[in-house]
Amino acid sequence: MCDSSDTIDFFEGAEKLLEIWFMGCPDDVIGDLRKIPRQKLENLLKLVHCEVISFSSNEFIDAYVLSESSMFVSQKRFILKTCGRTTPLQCIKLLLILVQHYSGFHEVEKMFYSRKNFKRPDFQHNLYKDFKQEIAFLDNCFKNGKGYCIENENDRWYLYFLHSTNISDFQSKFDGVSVEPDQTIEILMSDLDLKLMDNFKKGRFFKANEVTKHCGIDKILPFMEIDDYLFDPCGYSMNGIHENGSYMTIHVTPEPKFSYVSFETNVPHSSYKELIRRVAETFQPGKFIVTLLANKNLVTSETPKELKNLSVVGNRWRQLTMHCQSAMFEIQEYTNECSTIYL
Ligand SMILES: C[S@@+](CC[C@H](N)C(=O)[O-])C[C@H]1O[C@@H](n2cnc3c(N)ncnc32)[C@H](O)[C@@H]1O
Repeated sequence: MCDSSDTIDFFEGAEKLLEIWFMGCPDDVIGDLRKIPRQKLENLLKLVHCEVISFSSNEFIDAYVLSESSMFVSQKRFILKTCGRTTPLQCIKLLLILVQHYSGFHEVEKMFYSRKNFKRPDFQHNLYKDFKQEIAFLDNCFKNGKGYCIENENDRWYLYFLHSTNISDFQSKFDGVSVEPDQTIEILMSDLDLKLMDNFKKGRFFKANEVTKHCGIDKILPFMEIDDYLFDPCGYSMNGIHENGSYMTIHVTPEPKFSYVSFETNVPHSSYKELIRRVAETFQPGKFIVTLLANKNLVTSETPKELKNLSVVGNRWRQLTMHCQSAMFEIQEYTNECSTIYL
């Protein structure tokens, strides 16, 4: 796909991100999503139109690099992040059946589905051409979910979320926020530096770990155990996992006409500005969106203020922000503090 000379040669880098937390297992059972057999997960991914290409794991988390981005399975949390023309919502019903059958959990505690606006919605399968349809689909699976859209100039970020749903009857029980700290930061970058993107095409390097080192990806969160993959003829994906159960993931679509890079981690930070600076310096985006989704136990209450004032981070950052249009959104304590309620 690296030759992007006509419209058929297009790849939608922007991912659809599905995250579901489960709970509610009997006292004599230890609930664990990793009890779902690998073959069942692979069957599930067929519904999404992607497959596993690499795997890493530790005591706390199983990390899969997929043909289209990543999947993470830990004890209570399932994350599926897929790009291209994938269809992640199509796997929800089977996922809930597998969870009920194998894991010991019987309730959905939290669920989030989000994505950026697509460059080419017309290339997506019908359900994903318009977020209203995704909302309608999710409303059919869960009760008391809500869709949101946050807009900034030409960029839009869509989010759907709910709390605490019983799997068997899809009855929702709104029970406030989780006590476990939980935060996910995503940095979604486009219009990337062309020279830098050349590193993510086979030719200059042939091994993913050479790209990881050369571009300084291993320095972004240096304690992560990295599983990286270089696509042929171009494209790069990596998952990083740490013994404390945290993860990071980066995906690169280097084609000049539709370059896109995404970064995501759930590593708690007392300040995110240094991390955002490192990511922006590594990938030199012309434009990016930062989203931080955190419950009320977020390690720092300063973060939203920090995100609004990124230009104070330092010289290099000032230089970057001059060329970047950054849109930062905060949704704290699972309240409805988004700027636009979609429906
Ligand atoms: C690495 S994947 C991940 C995309 C990701 N969501 C992102 O942030 O860009 C996409 C990149 O790999 C390339 N690629 C090559 N072979 C591919 C394959 N079999 N499936 C998906 N992408 C492939 C695409 O052209 C694109 O540049």
